[in-house]
Amino acid sequence: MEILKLENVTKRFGGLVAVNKVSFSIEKGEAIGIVGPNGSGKTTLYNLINGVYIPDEGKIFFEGQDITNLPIHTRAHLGIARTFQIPRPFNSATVRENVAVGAMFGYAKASVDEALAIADDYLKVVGLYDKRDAPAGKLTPLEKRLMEVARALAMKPKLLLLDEVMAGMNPSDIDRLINLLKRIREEEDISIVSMVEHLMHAITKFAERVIVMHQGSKLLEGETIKVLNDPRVVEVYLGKKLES
Ligand SMILES: Nc1ncnc2c1ncn2[C@@H]1O[C@H](COP(=O)(O)OP(=O)(O)OP(=O)(O)O)[C@@H](O)[C@H]1O
Repeated sequence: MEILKLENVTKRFGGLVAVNKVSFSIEKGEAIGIVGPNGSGKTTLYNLINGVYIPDEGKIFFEGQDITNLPIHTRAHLGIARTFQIPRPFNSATVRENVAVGAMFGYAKASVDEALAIADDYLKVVGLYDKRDAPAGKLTPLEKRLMEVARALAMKPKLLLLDEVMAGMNPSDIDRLINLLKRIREEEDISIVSMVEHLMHAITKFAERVIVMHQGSKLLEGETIKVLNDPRVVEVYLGKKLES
């Protein structure tokens, strides 16, 4: 079943076309990687999907419903959650409270007590349960990233958009996070899209399919290994033509 569909979506900033006639679909339960160099339009694409921006042209469908013009909170209630590249937690609130906020405002729409219980569940999942009563501001950058993942999962999303969540992590933390995401995806049948700039080894482990962005357009999409070995993709990343 198709969970998300973009049809010829375009977003301009003045004269700059940040996202140019992009179309793709994501199936329920799929693990997708969105890759592309800096400035290729990945963040803008996320902002279009979760409602930060409304496209200038094109349409976006979620579970068959036209969500093109819906505000962020309505999309969150429908089941779209995202993390941010630079997490901005409520630093003086506890880790547990930060995650509970996700449960209260997401698809789950839980009461305070339910939200705190959901927060505990996901803090266990990401390995932060022991720190649940600490102020979020005291967490390390990596822990803040994991807390973001827990907060997004507490929203009980159907579609989770991860923004550079693995950047700066060491290989064993990346492996741990990927295994965690795989497990959650299978257990809860959610679609996960992960945006990655340079961590190709991480994307090959995580994604079944990748979408490659280049200068605002979709350059290519398909099976991960095949696409990442495509000469056009190598060229985009290396910024030069391959020797033939
Ligand atoms: N709010 C904005 N106003 C003006 N230009 C913008 C805005 N947001 C993005 N852009 C421009 O749109 C283009 C695409 O940017 P975007 O951030 O989507 O790319 P990206 O692939 O996510 O890159 P990065 O990984 O550096 O965030 C860039 O040229 C960027 O400068």
